[in-house]
This record gives sequence, structure tokens and C-alpha cells, in this order.
Amino acid sequence: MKLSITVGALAAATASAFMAPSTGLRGQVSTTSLQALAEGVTPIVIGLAADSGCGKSTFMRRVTSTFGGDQCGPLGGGFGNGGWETNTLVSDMATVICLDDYHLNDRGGRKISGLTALNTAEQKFDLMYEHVRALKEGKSVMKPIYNHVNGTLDAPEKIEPTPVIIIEGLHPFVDERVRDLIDFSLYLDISPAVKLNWKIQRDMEERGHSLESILASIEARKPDFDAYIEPQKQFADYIIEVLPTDLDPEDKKTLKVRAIQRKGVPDFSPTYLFDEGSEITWIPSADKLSSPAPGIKVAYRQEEYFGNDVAVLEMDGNFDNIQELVYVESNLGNTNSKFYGEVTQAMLSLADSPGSNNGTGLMQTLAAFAIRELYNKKAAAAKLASNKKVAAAAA
Ligand SMILES: Nc1ncnc2c1ncn2[C@@H]1O[C@H](COP(=O)(O)OP(=O)(O)OP(=O)(O)O)[C@@H](O)[C@H]1O
Ligand SMILES: O=C(CO)[C@H](O)[C@H](O)COP(=O)(O)O
Repeated sequence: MKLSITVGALAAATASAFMAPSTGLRGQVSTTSLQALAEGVTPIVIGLAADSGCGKSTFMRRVTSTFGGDQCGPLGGGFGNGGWETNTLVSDMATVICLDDYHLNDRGGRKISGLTALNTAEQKFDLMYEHVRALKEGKSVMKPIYNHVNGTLDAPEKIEPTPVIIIEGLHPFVDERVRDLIDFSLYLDISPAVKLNWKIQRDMEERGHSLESILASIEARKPDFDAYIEPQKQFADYIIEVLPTDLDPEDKKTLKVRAIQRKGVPDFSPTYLFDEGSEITWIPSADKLSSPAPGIKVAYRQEEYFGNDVAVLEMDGNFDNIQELVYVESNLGNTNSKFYGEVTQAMLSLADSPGSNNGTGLMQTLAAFAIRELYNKKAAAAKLASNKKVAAAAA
């Protein structure tokens, strides 16, 4: 993902606020968004870590549309986009900042240093920390821009604080000071075989790159990915792991997706299947959730991940019809939905996005709802505290 976003305003902890239309205008903040900040709602910071090409843009679209945005397509954005303007996507509720903007050197500079952009020595962590802290304190910042078309560092742009600040990219959890500012952290863990398939689909089929160049680029990035990106998994509250299916060893396209959800995170309750805390493997009836071969399997387990207790929700296989997903949804608990079937409705609203027929779309939607709930809880607590203050002053 090569952009930053500001998305749909949230004045209070109500569902209707999430339905507010987004302005979709970079650099402008809506009255409701300002109102939320004025009411003492401290912006929450969400961190999303993943390698390039691992579905961050796709995931962000699900998150921003959950916040009542316009699905927040990039305003500039993306490799090969001649109209590239900025890494920042803006609407009126949430700002999504792409951390590529904090690269230390431009592309030419990295040729001289001999380091890749994955190397932590190539990031400006002091500036990243100062900016995230300032935004969380409700102050605007002048954020640099890394231009992916030219490989240059362009003139900085002004970013205003919004109720939700999302920082996404290669290194959101490397710097301890930045980590401490993050309220909820997510990691997209895409297995090498799946990453290769997605890269082939995008870079070969859509961008005309050769298979050799894609393989060479993955190979060249691997040592630094292993050294600097992957270790951040241990700091994530919510990991979406994407693996080849277990249902058919020959099948290289079907996916098994695991939402690894840390227990004990403030304002976050992991989604469960049927019975919280249990161990379940479920093959839904094909009459209620039809699927192409090799079928579909849902599971729920209690595991340990980097020494932390986690609840894991799994979906292996594809489904034919998104509407039928409501059968699975009706058996999930802690989905953070506002009404019956909202998860399925959110999936339907982005039916054309990659992963809408499998667990990637489902887990991303559940994560998006968890972020919304986290904000709602923090906003409600801030409002309560502010009301108490007003009442105490009046007494
Ligand atoms: N859930 C999914 N299922 C299938 N393919 C997917 C999925 N998510 C992403 N992809 C594929 O991977 C490609 C990269 O996705 P996306 O642009 O969202 O990743 P990104 O992390 O934002 O990439 P970059 O950082 O390089 O801009 C997409 O073009 C799409 O083909
Ligand atoms: O990993 C990346 C983005 O997440 C890119 O490789 C990095 O930002 C450098 O970009 P470019 O190759 O356009 O110079």
C-alpha cells in the first residue's frame, strides 16, 4: 500500500456516526471529526505491519469502509500510477499514514548506502515517533512524502489529527516509543507460497513483469524481511495468517486463513465460534454454505503465540455465495457487529475486493469491526470522563 487516508468522522460512540459520509478530501477535517477531538476523544493509533504486496491496501479498504468512509480508494497511490501524488489517503474520520514516507534516503540514496528499504537503518524513527505522538496529542504535522514513481522524497504535506490514526507499512512496531503509542497492532502474515501467487497475479498479470524478475525480487528481499519485518509479529495483537489450504495438498490456490487474536488486550474481545474458550472444528452444511472443492472448514482453538495466550479463528476453503456467510456469522460471538448480519453485509459491500470469497475477507472484516469497537469504547470513556468533569464544575 502506498497511501495514507483520512476516513469518515465519528462524533460519538454510536453506530450512526459510522454511517457518516466521508468527505474524501485530503487535508480537510470534518466538523464531526473535530467535534470528537474537542470532546476529549484522544485519537487512537492503529498499527498495521506487513511486507509489500501482502494485502495492506485491500485490508485498509475494509477498515475505512467500516468507518463510514467511501471505501477510500487511493487518492494518488500505488506502483506504476502516473498520477501519483501522495502516500496519504484522507477522509474525515481516520488518517492512514504509509510509513514508506519515513524512508531515510530516496532510491538513489539507497543505491549509495547499499541497504534496502526493509533495513531499519533506512527509516527515520525519531521523526515517525514525533509525528505519531503529535497526532495523538491532537496536533498537525508536516509529514514527508516518499514518491514511489520517481523514488524521490517530495515536499512534505500537512496532516491533521483525526479520531483514528492508522500507521501501516514495513516497520510500525520496531521502535519501542512508537509501539507504546499504538492502541491496537495488526500483522499480515502471508506465507511465502501465497505471497508469490499474489505477486505473480499483480506484477506479472497486471504490470507485465517477468516471472524471473518477480522471483529475483522476492529472493533479494528475503534476508532483510526475515531480519527486520517478520520479528514484529511478536508485538501484534491480531495476526492474520494466510496459508495454502490443508484440505488438498495439490491445491495451490485455495487458502487457509487464521486470525490469531491475543487475549487480555484492553478494549478487545477475540471473536469466537459457538463457545468461547473451547476447541472446535466445524464443517458447515453444504446446503447452508456451499463451496467449490475441496470444501470448507472452520475452526476455533486456544493456542500460545510468542508466549502469549491467543484465540485462533480459522477458515479453510472458499465459499460460493457471500450471502450464505451469514450462516457462519450467526455462529460467531464477539463479532462487534451492530446488527444481525452486519459482517456479511460488509463483505457484500466489497464483493469485488480480493478475498471476498474466503477467510481473508472474513478475518479482515472482523479485524475492522474490532478496531471500530475499540474506538467506540475509548470514545465513550472519554465522553463519560468529560461529562463528569462538566458536572463536577457545575456543582
Ligand atoms: N485476500 C486476497 N486474496 C487474493 N489476492 C489478494 C488478497 N489480498 C491481496 N491480494 C493480491 O495481492 C496484491 C497486493 O495487494 P495490496 O495492493 O492490497 O497489497 P499492499 O500490501 O498494499 O501492496 P504494496 O505495499 O506493494 O502497495 C493485489 O493486487 C491482489 O492481487
Ligand atoms: O517495501 C516497500 C514498500 O513497502 C518498497 O520497496 C520501498 O518503499 C521502496 O520503494 P521503491 O521500490 O518504490 O523505491
